[in-house]
Amino acid sequence: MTQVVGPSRAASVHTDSDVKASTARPRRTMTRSQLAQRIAQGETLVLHRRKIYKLDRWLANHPGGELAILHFVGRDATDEIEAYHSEHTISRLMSRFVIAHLDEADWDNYTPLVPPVQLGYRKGKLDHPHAQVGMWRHRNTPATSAGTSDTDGSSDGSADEALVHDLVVGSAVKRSDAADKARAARTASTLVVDRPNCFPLPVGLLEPPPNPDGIDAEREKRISHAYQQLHEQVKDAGLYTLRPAGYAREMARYLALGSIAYAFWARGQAQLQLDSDSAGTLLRASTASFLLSSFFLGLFWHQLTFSAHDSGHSGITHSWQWDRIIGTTIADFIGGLSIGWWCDNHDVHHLVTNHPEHDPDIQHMPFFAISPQFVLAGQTTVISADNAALTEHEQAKPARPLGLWSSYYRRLLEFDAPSRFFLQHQHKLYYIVMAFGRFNLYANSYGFLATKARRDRWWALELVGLATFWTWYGYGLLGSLPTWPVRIAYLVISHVVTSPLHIQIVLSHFAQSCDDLGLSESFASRQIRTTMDVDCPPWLDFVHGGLHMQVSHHLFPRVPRHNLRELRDRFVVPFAKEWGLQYHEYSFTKGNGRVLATLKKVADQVHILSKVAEASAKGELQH
Ligand code: HEM
Repeated sequence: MTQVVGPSRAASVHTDSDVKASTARPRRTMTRSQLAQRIAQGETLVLHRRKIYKLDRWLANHPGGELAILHFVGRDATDEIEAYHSEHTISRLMSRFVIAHLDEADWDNYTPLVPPVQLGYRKGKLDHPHAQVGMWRHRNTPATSAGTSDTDGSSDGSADEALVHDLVVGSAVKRSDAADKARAARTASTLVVDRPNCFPLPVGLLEPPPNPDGIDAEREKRISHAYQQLHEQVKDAGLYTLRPAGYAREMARYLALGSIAYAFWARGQAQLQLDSDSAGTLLRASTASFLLSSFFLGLFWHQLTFSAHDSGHSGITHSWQWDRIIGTTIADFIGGLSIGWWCDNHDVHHLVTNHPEHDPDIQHMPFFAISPQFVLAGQTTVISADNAALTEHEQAKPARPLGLWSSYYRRLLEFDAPSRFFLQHQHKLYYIVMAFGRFNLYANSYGFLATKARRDRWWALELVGLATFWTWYGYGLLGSLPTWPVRIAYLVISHVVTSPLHIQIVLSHFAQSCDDLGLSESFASRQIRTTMDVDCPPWLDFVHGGLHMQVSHHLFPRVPRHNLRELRDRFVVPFAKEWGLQYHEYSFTKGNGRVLATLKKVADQVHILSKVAEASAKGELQH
C-alpha cells in the first residue's frame, strides 16, 4: 500500500548531493524574492529539493533540449528532474550547477514563479504578443476559474463554450453600439497587459495568477511528496531493471517481420522473369509478392518504432549514449526518421502534457484541434497597458479567430482557410489523415535536422543514417521494382500499414483534458489527468508496444517497457485511488470513440466560429 509522507521525510531522500554541496562550499541561501529578481533579469534558475540550479550555460548542451529546462524556470522541478534523469546524472552532473539553496521558510510554502518562456519570452526577447493568452485572460479576471475537468477527466468545455459565447456576443456588441465601442471592445476579447519587449521583466509579471477552482496548492504538494515516495518504492521493487527476455522476444518478432518482407521481395524478383511471359494478366505474381513485402515492411516499422521510443527515454540500457545509438539505428538507419527530432518534441510533450500552447504532440493545425482554444486564443486583442485606449483602427477590426501561438514551433498555428475546412470535418477525416501520418514524421524530422538541431556528432550520425536509409529503401528497394505504379503502391502500402502507430500515439491524450490548471498542479496530478490507458490482455501488449500503459509511462518514463504492467497494477493504480485522482482506462474501441467525440465537438464549435468570422467580415452582425 502506498504511504503518504510529509515534506520532511520526502526531503531526506537524495540528499547526498546536498551534503556534498554544503561541504564543498559555504551554503548560500536565496529568498524567493531574490530568485524572482534574478529570473526577471534573464537568469535561468530552476529549483530541485531546495537547491537552485543556474543553467544558462548548460541550456545549449542539455540532452533533454532547451525547452525542457525553460518550462521549469522559477518552479520546483523535483518530480520531473527525478523522473527523467539517472541517479548518476542527478548526483554527479547536476550538483555542479547548484549556486544556492532557497530560504527554508520560502521553500516550505513555495509558490511557483511563471517561467518567462510561458509568458512568451525566448532568448531574452518577447516572441509574440499572443503568447499564453489564456494566462493573461486569467490574470485580467482573477475571479474567474480556468476550465475544470469533469469526472471522466475530459475537459468539461465550459470555459471553451464561454469563450465561444464571448466571441459571438463581443463581436455583435462591437458592431451595434458605436457610442460604447471602446468599452465593449475591451470586454470580451481584449487583454490589457504590460509586457516589455525584452528582459529585464517587471518582477510582478512572474507572479502566477490565482489557482483555478479545484486546485488546492497544499494538497498538490502532498501529492508531490507521495509521488516522490512512490518513486523510491518503484526503484526498490527493481522495476528499473531491464528484462532481457522481453527485448529478446521483440528482437525475434522484428527479425521475423523483416525476414518475411525480404523473402517476399526476393520472391517477387524471381517471379519477374516468369511474369514477362504472362503479360496482360490483371495482377502479376511478382506484383502480389512485392505488395505483400511492403505490407510486412510496414508491420516491421510499426513494431520497431516502439523500441525507438524506449531508447529515446534511455529506457533500454539506461545509458543515454547507448540508447541514443540504438534509437538512431532504428529511427534513422532503418526507418528514415530523426531520433533527435523525436526526442526534442517528445521530451516537451512529457513535461507540459496537453497544454494547447506548449505541447507539440497536440498541435496539429490545420488538420486537428482538440480544443476550441486553438482557434480562440488568437482572436483576443492584446494591448499593452501604456496604450490602454484602443485606436479607432483597432476598434473597427472585425473579431476574427486567428489561431494559437505555439511556444514549441514559435509561430502562430493559424486558423486560416485550410484549417477552417479541415477542422470542421476533422472527425470524418481523422483516419484518412492518420493513414499518411508517417509522411508528416519525415517532414518534421528533416525540418528539425535542417533548422533546429545542434550541429554535433549525433547530428552527423543521423545524416549518415538517413543517407543509408534512402540508399537501401529508395534506391535499392523501390528502385528494384519493375514499374512506377508498383513502386508507388509499395511506398504507400508500407507507410499506411504503420498508421495504427499514429492512432495509438494520439489515443492516449486527444480525448483527455487539455485545460491549463496552473503551475501549482503537481506533476503526478497533471499526468494522470491528461493521459489515458488502453485496456488489453497481456498477450496483446506487443501490439501496443507499451504505449497502452501510458499513465505509468508518463509518471515513470525511464522504466523499461516490459515492467510497465507490474508498475501499473502494483503502484500506479493504487496511488491514483488513494489520492482520489481519476484513472482513465478504456478499451481501444471506446478510446477511439472518445477521440472522435472530442474532434466532433470541436468541429461543431469551429463551424459556429467560422460563421461568426464570415459574418463579421461581411459586416452582417447585428445586436
Ligand atoms: C542541472 C541541470 C540538468 C542537467 C545537468 C541535466 C542533464 C541531463 C542528462 C545528462 C540527460 C540524459 C539522460 C540522463 O543521462 O539522465 C538529460 C535528459 C533529460 N532532461 Fe535534463 N538535466 C538538467 C535539468 C533538467 C531539467 C530542469 C529538466 C526539466 C524538468 C530536464 C529534463 C530532461 C528531460 C525531459 C530529459 C530527457 C529524458 C527522457 O526523455 O527520458 N533536465 N538531462
